[in-house]
Amino acid sequence: MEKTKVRQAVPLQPMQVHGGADIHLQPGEDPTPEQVKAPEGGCGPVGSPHWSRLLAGPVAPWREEPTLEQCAARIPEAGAVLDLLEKCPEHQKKGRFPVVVFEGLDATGKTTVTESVKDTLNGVLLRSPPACISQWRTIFDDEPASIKRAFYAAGNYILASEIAEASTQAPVIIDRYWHSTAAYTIATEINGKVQDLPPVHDEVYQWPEDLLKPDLVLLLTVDPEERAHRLQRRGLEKTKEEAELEANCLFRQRYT
Ligand SMILES: Nc1ncnc2c1ncn2[C@@H]1O[C@H](COP(=O)(O)OP(=O)(O)OP(=O)(O)O)[C@@H](O)[C@H]1O
Ligand SMILES: Nc1ccn([C@@H]2O[C@H](COP(=O)(O)O)[C@@H](O)[C@H]2O)c(=O)n1
Repeated sequence: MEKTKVRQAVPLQPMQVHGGADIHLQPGEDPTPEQVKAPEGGCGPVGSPHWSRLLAGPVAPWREEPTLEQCAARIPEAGAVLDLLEKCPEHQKKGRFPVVVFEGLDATGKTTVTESVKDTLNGVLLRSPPACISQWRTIFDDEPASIKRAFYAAGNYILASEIAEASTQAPVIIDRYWHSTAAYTIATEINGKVQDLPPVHDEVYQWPEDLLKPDLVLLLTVDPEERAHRLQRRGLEKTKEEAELEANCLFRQRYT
């Protein structure tokens, strides 16, 4: 068996999954720093999102991309996700049992490790996106980035209500959570160099205040060559992100 490295992950929140102030720009025109800055009361590019705000706007407001709500007429599953989200109580509270998240790139061993830890601890294993919406992933994966990210972000909030309930009964082990959504969003949405990432203390890296927090987050990493072999052995079609990762080593630096 290959060695899988584990290190504690830094909590993250996505760059701009929620909406900002209305900004009207000509095609191709870039927003000024003032336009991008969070307005009073939050809701800017790096504001602290409540889920309704989080899902109310596009990744980059100046691009005028549709939201989950706006695309519900075209994609009935978007309406179904929002209905499920509506039913989840706000500000979920954790039970008395620990909640442990495993994060990592594809094929780093999350499924293998989480199943083993669940068995060892007699725990409950949950995944993001949760089972109740995961059958719709292929639909949203083919949509523009803002809709895709809104789907995964909503999934995390629906998952939070499952975690709240399960953690009253047993330890909860989770395969991906907010960190994945945030990291993939940052990695794919921020263009430019690694040194252009928001600075280390930026609000963008804070956990969303209204999302249930896990007790521990562990990031699994494996040697890139070994990971490539595992992906090859698995023989599944590469995800868009994996293709980008292969083509651009900056992507991996941004993700991790
Ligand atoms: N420690 C290990 N040594 C060797 N092979 C491993 C190890 N852990 C997992 N694998 C193998 O690597 C492949 C990927 O593992 P796994 O499905 O657990 O990863 P994952 O992180 O859940 O992937 P994904 O996110 O893409 O679903 C599987 O074929 C698995 O058998
Ligand atoms: N919380 C999450 C979970 C997943 N994603 C997206 O799914 C892809 C990975 O899914 P696996 O089934 O292979 O684990 C990942 O590339 C993300 O696009 C997410 O954004 N947020």
